[in-house]
Amino acid sequence: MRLVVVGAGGRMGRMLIRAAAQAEGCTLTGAIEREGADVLGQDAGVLAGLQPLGVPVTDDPLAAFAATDGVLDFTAPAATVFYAELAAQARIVHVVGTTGLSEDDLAKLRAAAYHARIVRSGNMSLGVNLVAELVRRVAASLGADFDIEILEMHHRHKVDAPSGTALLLGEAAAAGRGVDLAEARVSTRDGHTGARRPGDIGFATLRGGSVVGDHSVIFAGPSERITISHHAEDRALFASGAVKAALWAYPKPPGLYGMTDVLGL
Ligand SMILES: NC(=O)C1=CN([C@@H]2O[C@H](COP(=O)(O)OP(=O)(O)OC[C@H]3O[C@@H](n4cnc5c(N)ncnc54)[C@H](OP(=O)(O)O)[C@@H]3O)[C@@H](O)[C@H]2O)C=CC1
Ligand SMILES: O=C(O)C1=N[C@H](C(=O)O)C[C@H](O)C1
Repeated sequence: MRLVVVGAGGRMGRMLIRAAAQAEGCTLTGAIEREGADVLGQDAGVLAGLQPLGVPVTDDPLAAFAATDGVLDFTAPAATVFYAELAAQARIVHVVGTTGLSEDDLAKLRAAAYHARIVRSGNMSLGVNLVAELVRRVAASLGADFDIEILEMHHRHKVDAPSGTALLLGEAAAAGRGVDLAEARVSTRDGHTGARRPGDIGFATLRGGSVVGDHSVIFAGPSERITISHHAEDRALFASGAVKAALWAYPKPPGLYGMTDVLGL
């Protein structure tokens, strides 16, 4: 499968180049950055710490998308919406790891998925998707006297909150409880907040240092507390999940898929 990495110069972009270049059955055919980026013209392999691959970083997604089978995209919401439209025109696979997408952005991805095969997840790791399934089951088993709180910590450069993973885990908890996350969600507490509203699903965000991604879901009951945690130790984890998603989606019909489809969970 031929693959293009967009956002090639980013923290995940470089990991994705390595994963696409090294995965069996894949060839890296393009690496894209935005106009004016200082990595333009560099060899993608060298950028990712590998031997030269003969693939220069360019700002021409149209040419790259016309000569590939799939795109790995961990960039920013506006860029991802733009790339989804191009992937739909080219009828290719679009793997979306970008987080912080709005409802409007998601609607545009759903429209693009009439023609593209899109796999989107706030977290491409097997571990987090297993944890989400566990959270759904625990939430379904426990009564309303267990309060659900989700805590996440990421590196100091992260720009969106709560993380895509925290929201994915919140959706799982809400699904287990049979409630709508949009109604139960509380993402900020400051000042005189009043007592906790029964049924709320709370989110707390920490940012600092180089933390790759830590998440805990806490079920706090009247006299006991259950905590389910996941700690990501290396971004290569997400990149290999993204390549796995691309290979999985390659023979599939157009549609919007998730990592649970890819992993068969
Ligand atoms: N789903 C998952 O498993 C994971 C998701 N993520 C998500 O991936 C995204 C990226 O994370 P990270 O790599 O740390 O962030 P970075 O900021 O390091 O990388 C993003 C890259 O995308 C580039 N970019 C932005 N807009 C465009 C554009 N229009 N065309 C081409 N390139 C563009 C940025 O360029 P510039 O710097 O010039 O803006 C940058 O190089 C985030 O949303 C993050 O939450 C991260 C890890 C795992
Ligand atoms: O920005 C990151 O770094 C990460 N983003 C994803 C998220 O928002 O959950 C996944 C991972 O935790 C790292």
